[in-house]
Amino acid sequence: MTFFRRSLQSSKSNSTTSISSLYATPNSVDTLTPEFVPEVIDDELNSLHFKFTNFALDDEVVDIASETATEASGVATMKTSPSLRTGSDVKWCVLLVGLPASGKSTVVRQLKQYLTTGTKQKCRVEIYNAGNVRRSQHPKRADSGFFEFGSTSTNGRLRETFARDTLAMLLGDLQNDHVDIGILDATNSTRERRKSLLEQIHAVSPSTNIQTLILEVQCTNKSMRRFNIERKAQNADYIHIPRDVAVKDFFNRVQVYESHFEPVSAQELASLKLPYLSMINVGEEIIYNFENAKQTDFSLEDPIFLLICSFVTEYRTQYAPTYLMTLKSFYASEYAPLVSTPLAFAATSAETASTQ
Ligand SMILES: Nc1ncnc2c1ncn2[C@@H]1O[C@H](COP(=O)(O)OP(=O)(O)OP(=O)(O)O)[C@@H](O)[C@H]1O
Ligand SMILES: O=P(O)(O)OC[C@H]1O[C@](O)(CO)[C@@H](O)[C@@H]1O
Repeated sequence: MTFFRRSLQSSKSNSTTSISSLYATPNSVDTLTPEFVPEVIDDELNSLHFKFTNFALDDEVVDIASETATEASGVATMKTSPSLRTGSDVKWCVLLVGLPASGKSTVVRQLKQYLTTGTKQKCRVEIYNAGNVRRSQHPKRADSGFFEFGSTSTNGRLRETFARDTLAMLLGDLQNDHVDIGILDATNSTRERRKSLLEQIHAVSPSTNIQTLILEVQCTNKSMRRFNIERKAQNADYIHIPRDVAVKDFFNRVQVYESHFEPVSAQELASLKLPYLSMINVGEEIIYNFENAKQTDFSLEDPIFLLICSFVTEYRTQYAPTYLMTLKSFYASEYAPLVSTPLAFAATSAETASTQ
């Protein structure tokens, strides 16, 4: 197989997204989208990688020793067709993949808006969030201890059920023509989970023409992840829990997920026959693999598919600057290291919540 990589300059370790360069020139697409020189590389994902390297995070701010950052490695750009979907009976299922606090829910809320406003006939997009289903079906407060993995663990099995129930709602809405694009918002961290979700989709596919795509949202930048976790510690799982306790607990949750997370591989994509898109650090890097879509009736020219691709490629210029400004202001004023004394999670019953 031939692998391609496009890069602007040699990749640095960790993220290179610069807050100041971005917000100093928020409208200057030219300075943010330089020419790339293609080069052939070996890559496990068999993907076209595009890396945008002209922004660098000024400082790495980390106060949890166990935090790790992965080496940045990717590349990319794609052009969309101007034509938009009109009246086709194809439905879409977008399966998210990504660790907790990587930004999945935020990104797909923006994707929903992008798709809704970007289609002439206002295609109907809905997000189905497994965390919300969990909170409604299992109203006990879920501290990090809840997030076990494996078929022998009660909570692990429960989470599989919540994910299946969430997908069932999505598929029901596609089948009943209530929506055109359903997005499954869950971490979908293991190969077994992804395989089982696809089987569930295939079970309804004979009656409904459903195209499925994996969209991964990654956050490998420590400062971004620290900020995201601070925000997650204010969500419905942590009502009335002190900030330090909540942040530490969410870190623990992330670590549990990290230790069980099975990255999407080229082999897996070949076996699932699914197209794959991954956005890393709010668009600093994009990885994609559309190889396997060719073996199916999937059309790479499909206007919805092209819109999703253009959303991902435009993300760093259209959406990232606002986020990076918020990040900068967080570290300038709000950020405080966690207290070092261990604090127990107050396990009280949680309020049922319907939002993240
Ligand atoms: N791209 C982004 N733009 C703006 N804010 C973001 C972005 N990514 C993350 N955040 C911030 O980080 C917080 C956590 O992100 P988000 O809830 O989207 O993560 P998640 O991957 O869906 O987490 P989980 O799997 O735990 O539900 C958000 O509430 C938001 O404040
Ligand atoms: O079952 P999965 O794929 O881990 O995803 C659902 C879980 O992801 C989370 O959003 C992780 O933070 C939880 O709220 C939710 O229960």
